[in-house]
Amino acid sequence: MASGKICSLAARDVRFPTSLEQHGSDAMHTDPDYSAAYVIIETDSGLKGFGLTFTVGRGTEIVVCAVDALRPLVLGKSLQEITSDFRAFYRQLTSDGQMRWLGPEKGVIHLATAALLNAVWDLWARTEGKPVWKLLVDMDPQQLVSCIDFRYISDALTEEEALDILQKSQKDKQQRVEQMLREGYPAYTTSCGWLGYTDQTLTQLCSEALAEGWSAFKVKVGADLDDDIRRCRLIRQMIGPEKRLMIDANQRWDVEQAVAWVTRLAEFQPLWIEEPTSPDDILGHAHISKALAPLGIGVASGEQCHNRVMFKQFLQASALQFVQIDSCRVGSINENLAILLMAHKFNVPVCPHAGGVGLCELVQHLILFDYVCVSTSLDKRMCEYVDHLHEHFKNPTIIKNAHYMPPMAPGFSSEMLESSVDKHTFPHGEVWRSIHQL
Ligand SMILES: C[C@H](O)[C@@H](O)CC(=O)C(=O)O
Ligand SMILES: [Mg+2]
Repeated sequence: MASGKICSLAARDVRFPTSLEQHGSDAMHTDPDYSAAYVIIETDSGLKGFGLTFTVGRGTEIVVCAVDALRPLVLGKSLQEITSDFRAFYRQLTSDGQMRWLGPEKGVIHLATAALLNAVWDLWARTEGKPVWKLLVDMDPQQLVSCIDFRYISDALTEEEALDILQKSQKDKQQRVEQMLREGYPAYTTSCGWLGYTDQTLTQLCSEALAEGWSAFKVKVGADLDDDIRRCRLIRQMIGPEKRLMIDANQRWDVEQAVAWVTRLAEFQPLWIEEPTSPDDILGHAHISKALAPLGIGVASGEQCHNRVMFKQFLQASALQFVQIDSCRVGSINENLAILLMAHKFNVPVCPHAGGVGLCELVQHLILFDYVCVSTSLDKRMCEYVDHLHEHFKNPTIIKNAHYMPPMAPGFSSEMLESSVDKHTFPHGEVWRSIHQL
């Protein structure tokens, strides 16, 4: 691994005006402009790594500042130095004696950590000439475990247990790799169900998705019960009784309100209710889970779950029936490895959050690894897919027959087209200049 020292780090504020057409809208985020704090690192031997974290518009400039604040912890380090003790590097970033006061491991500073570490993983995979999922699949269990910080989770998952899970899942690994290369990883779509879409748009997109072979659909709920009943009825009638329907409230309700509201939607047989209440309310989620279990409805969450410590408690409290990892919210692959392993130990399926900008591109690597090397199961498992903004990536996701096909290009699929970055840089890129003149 001869890649030189990391000698430059640039962070860009890249925003897409998705709110203009209500793409991505939900009960709490009514006008999201899908955005990214986009990070480019470069070594003195000319190699580059690209990483990002996802935001929904205003405030992305704060994440960019936070990336800048982490800069001294990264510059001058070689990839070899980082990856030979990745746990230590993760700790340096997340436990800096002064900066940890801004988190620790939560909020803006953790989003910045995610973007930065995603760039490091991209650089590593490029250096090895492999897509990230294959880099992970080829790593031996000991090396994988050495990337994880077990601080604060060892009461739920010890290093030895993690090693044991990974060692057991080595069996038939190659068969699962071949299966994924042939069939891909199952996906569901949220593209039809944004809250701001009219019934006509919902119907049209849903019938197109059915024609493309989608068999699982997520729809946004939570703002108005009558609207939810009408929209869920519409979509259930279109997809029929067998296909999966999921509903997502994006944290709109109080705990008892969530139970009452979802009970009213139970006739549409949702597989899960996602983010029914505050993402920090572990006991609230446990209460909702218990109340909805007799209706056959699970609770899903994770896209705004701060870190592995929160996931640990959700799992310990039986507060989630579906774990939704996010590639850009927590501390990149290092922390997501811990979450995947804990989910496996607690026997809870992982169904990643994706969509946004770049989230599908990145998280596909993690869920492929999860199948091949951790869960070894596809039961009750699928990865979210949203059909927006892929054209801005150098290696966009490939979906075939509602499955993610494994990416083959070296890296994390995180590199954006330079022209897209330039045009969408906020506030001076061409796209924003023309919007502000309107
Ligand atoms: C603001 C985002 O679009 C959010 O609604 C995404 C989400 O909750 C999901 O995809 O799930
Ligand atoms: Mg969601």
